[in-house]
Amino acid sequence: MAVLGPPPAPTVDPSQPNTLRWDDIGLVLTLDFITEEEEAAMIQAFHAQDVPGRDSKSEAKAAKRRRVSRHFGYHFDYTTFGASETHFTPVPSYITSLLPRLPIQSYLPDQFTVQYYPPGSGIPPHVDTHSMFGEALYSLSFGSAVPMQFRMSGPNDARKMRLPKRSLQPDGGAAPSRNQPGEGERDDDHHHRHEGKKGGEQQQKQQKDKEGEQEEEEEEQEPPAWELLLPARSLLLMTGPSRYGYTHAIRARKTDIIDGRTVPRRDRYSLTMRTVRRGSEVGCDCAYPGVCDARIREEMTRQDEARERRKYQ
Ligand SMILES: O=C(O)CCC(=O)C(=O)O
Ligand SMILES: [Fe+2]
Repeated sequence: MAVLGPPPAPTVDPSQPNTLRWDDIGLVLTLDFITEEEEAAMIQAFHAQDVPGRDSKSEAKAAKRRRVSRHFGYHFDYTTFGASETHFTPVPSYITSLLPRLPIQSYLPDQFTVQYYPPGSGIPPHVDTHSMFGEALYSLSFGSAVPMQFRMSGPNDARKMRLPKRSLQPDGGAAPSRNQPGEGERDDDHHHRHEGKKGGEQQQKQQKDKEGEQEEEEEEQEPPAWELLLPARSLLLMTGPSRYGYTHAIRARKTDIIDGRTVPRRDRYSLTMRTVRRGSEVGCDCAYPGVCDARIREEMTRQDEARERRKYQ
């Protein structure tokens, strides 16, 4: 595990004291982006949507201290990535009313996920898919504050994103195939690339054993992670390096150290907002090919083609 360093100092324009900027990595945190009333309404709306059948399921999930996600707007069926079907769920007004306030107005999000994090839960380090969503990624925190970990991606992240994964192909794909870019490893949500879990974990371990010393060398090269406290009602905007080159994560912990004090985790919610890329917009030419799903897909295609050519030689 990489060492945890202090967060870099933000720039604050005195005329906008609620806006903390890390311009070199394209990160912006806006404090008090929503009011306490809006926050209360969003929490209420989240729970008002609990329908009996689903309720017991989410309760069971919560009992396991798992995140619960709800999608609004356009979302994909990532199980058939590439020929994915787009679904639309009407977007509630407590979400659409926020759009005119977003710092970037030239394009607006059309894909929204409300997530509930029971105390102690988190989200593994990941880079949100590059090719399927526009540059700006937003996360509005509500309910309570939580520290988010950021780390410049390194060779380990690139390797993990190329690990063979159990196939989700319609034919049943008996042979393990690589994870399709953009296909997450979470059951409830498929927008991310995570460090190995489930089927991947075992393969990851085997590969680790195989790689032995090389692995240790890479671990040592890992850039330091740092934590940024996301206060309730704050809006995080990731663009540029923080969006394309960094992993972000929330450690699963019962308590956090905030300003030197041990603070128990409480219910936390987030609203992530993304813009779905369509048609010719799908793709990416970022400066971080190691963790870019578009580049990984190209690599896979090239490898397949080379394999095909060898077959007929
Ligand atoms: O909960 C958050 O603030 C972030 C969630 C996240 O990173 C994601 O869903 O991709
Ligand atoms: Fe994310």
